Amino acid sequence: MRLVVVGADGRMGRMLIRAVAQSEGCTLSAAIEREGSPALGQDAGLLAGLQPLDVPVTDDALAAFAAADGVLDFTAPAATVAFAELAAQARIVHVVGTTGLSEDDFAKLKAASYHARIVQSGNMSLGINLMAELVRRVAKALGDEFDIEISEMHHRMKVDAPSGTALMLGEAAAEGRGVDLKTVRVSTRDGHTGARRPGDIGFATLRGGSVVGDHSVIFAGTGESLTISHHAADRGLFATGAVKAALWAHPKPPGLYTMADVLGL
Ligand SMILES: NC(=O)C1=CN([C@@H]2O[C@H](COP(=O)(O)OP(=O)(O)OC[C@H]3O[C@@H](n4cnc5c(N)ncnc54)[C@H](OP(=O)(O)O)[C@@H]3O)[C@@H](O)[C@H]2O)C=CC1
Ligand SMILES: O=C(O)C1=N[C@H](C(=O)O)C[C@H](O)C1
Repeated sequence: MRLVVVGADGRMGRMLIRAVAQSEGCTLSAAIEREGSPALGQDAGLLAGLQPLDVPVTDDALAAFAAADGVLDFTAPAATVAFAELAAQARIVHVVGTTGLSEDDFAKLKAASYHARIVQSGNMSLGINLMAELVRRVAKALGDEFDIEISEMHHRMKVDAPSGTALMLGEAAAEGRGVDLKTVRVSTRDGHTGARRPGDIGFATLRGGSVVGDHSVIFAGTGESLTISHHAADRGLFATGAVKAALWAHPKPPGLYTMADVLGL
């Protein structure tokens, strides 16, 4: 499978180049960065700390997509929406790891998925996708007398909050309870907030250092609490998951898929 990595010079972009180069069944056909990026012209392998791959970084996404079977995209929301339109035109696989997507962005991905095979997930790891399943089941079993709070910590450079993973876990909890997350989501608390509203799902965001990604879902009852946690030690695991998603989606019909589909959960 010929794969394009967009956002090639990013933290995840460099991991994705390594994952593609080290995975069987795929090759790196292009590496894309935005116009004016200092990475343009550099060899993608060297950029990722590998031997040269003879793939210079370019800003010509249209030509790259036309000559590829799939694209791995961990960039930014506006870029991802534009790449989804190009992936639809080229009828290829689009693996979307980008977080911070708005409802409008999701609607555009849905539209693109009539022609592209899109796999979108706020987290490409096996552990988090399993955790989401557990959270859904625990939320259903425990009911409203247990308050649900979700905490996450990431590195100091992260630009969106709550994390895509925290929102995914929140969606799973809300689904388990049979409610719409939008109606119970509390993402900020400051000052005299009053008592906690029964049924709310709260989010707490921490940022600092080089933390790759820590998530906990706390079910706090009276006299007891249950916490489900995940710790990501290396962002290479997200890249490996993205390559797995691309290979899985290659023979599938156009559609919008999740990592749970890929993992058969
Ligand atoms: N789903 C998952 O499992 C995971 C998701 N993520 C998500 O992936 C995204 C990227 O994270 P991270 O790698 O840390 O961020 P970085 O900022 O390090 O990387 C993003 C890269 O995308 C580039 N980019 C932005 N817009 C364009 C464009 N229009 N064309 C080409 N390149 C573009 C950026 O270039 P420039 O710097 O010039 O803007 C940058 O090189 C985030 O949304 C993050 O939350 C991260 C890890 C795991
Ligand atoms: O920006 C990151 O780094 C990460 N982003 C994803 C998120 O928003 O959940 C996944 C992972 O936790 C790392």
